[in-house]
Amino acid sequence: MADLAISTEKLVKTYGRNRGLAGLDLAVDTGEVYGFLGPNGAGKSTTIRLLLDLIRPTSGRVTVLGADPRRGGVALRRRIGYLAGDFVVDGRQTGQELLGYLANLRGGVPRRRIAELADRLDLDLSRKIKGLSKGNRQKIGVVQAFMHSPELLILDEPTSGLDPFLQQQFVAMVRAARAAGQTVFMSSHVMSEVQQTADRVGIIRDGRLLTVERVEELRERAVRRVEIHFAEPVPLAEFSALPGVSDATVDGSTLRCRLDGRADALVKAAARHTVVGLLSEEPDLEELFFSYYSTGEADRVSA
Ligand SMILES: Nc1ncnc2c1ncn2[C@@H]1O[C@H](COP(=O)(O)OP(=O)(O)OP(=O)(O)O)[C@@H](O)[C@H]1O
Repeated sequence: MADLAISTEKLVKTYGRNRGLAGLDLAVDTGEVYGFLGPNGAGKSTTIRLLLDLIRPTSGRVTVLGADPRRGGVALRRRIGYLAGDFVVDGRQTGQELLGYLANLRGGVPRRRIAELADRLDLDLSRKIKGLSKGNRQKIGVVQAFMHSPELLILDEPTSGLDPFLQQQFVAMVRAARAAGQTVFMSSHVMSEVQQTADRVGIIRDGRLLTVERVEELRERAVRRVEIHFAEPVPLAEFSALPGVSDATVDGSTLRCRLDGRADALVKAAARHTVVGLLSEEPDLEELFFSYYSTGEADRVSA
């Protein structure tokens, strides 16, 4: 279907007696950023390798950009930007040489575009790759995935090895790709990495998709700590019983509480007084998924 960038049906991959995927049904919409989350060994890399035809399924169907990856060849590959979890390259080349070579394979990329991306990530392209740190090699991997502005970006743990500043640059690049109408499929084992960019997240465990959620809805459901500073002391009773509010305390003119779900009732109650300042933590969605993750750990330990 044209509105799906990626779809898999009953996808199974076994490695001898090991099960990589146990019947995966995936549907990634064109133009969305999809976070593919799961603990180590869940099957994320196996899925990504199947999407790129780097390995072949035991059974089931894969469709990427409307084509079967087995038959799509170079034409399909050019429409995709791929960053492998273990991005390995010939270290004798400089970054510029490698990226120039890969750009040709993809039908040409303006030099300016490569330079812009390298600048953004603070990457020196004149150095030989073998002399670069792990983080700098990862940057080359990020540049080669993004440089030809592909319709679809498939990124396996893209920010592993990048420092916080570069992670923010990466977040901005993903947002720009989305704004340009590109689709991004990105694996990770940490929620905080994808919650800043993803429209939806799919959780995989033991080779199966457990759930798919909209990040916006997760955010609404998540618990966060809120602190409101008023011009005058406020009565606790006006806040403590509001929907979603718990653990409310008033200390002089400061209200502190936990907020579960929508902020609407709290904001409307606060607006009856003069609000001087308001602090609300970005909810950490990791907590919401901890149950899925921890069950996975328990299964493996008892297996
Ligand atoms: N080449 C292989 N031979 C045998 N088993 C494999 C092979 N590759 C993966 N597996 C098994 O398949 C399962 C899924 O592995 P996969 O690498 O896809 O997980 P992952 O979610 O990417 O994990 P990680 O976050 O650790 O990279 C694991 O149980 C793994 O041991």
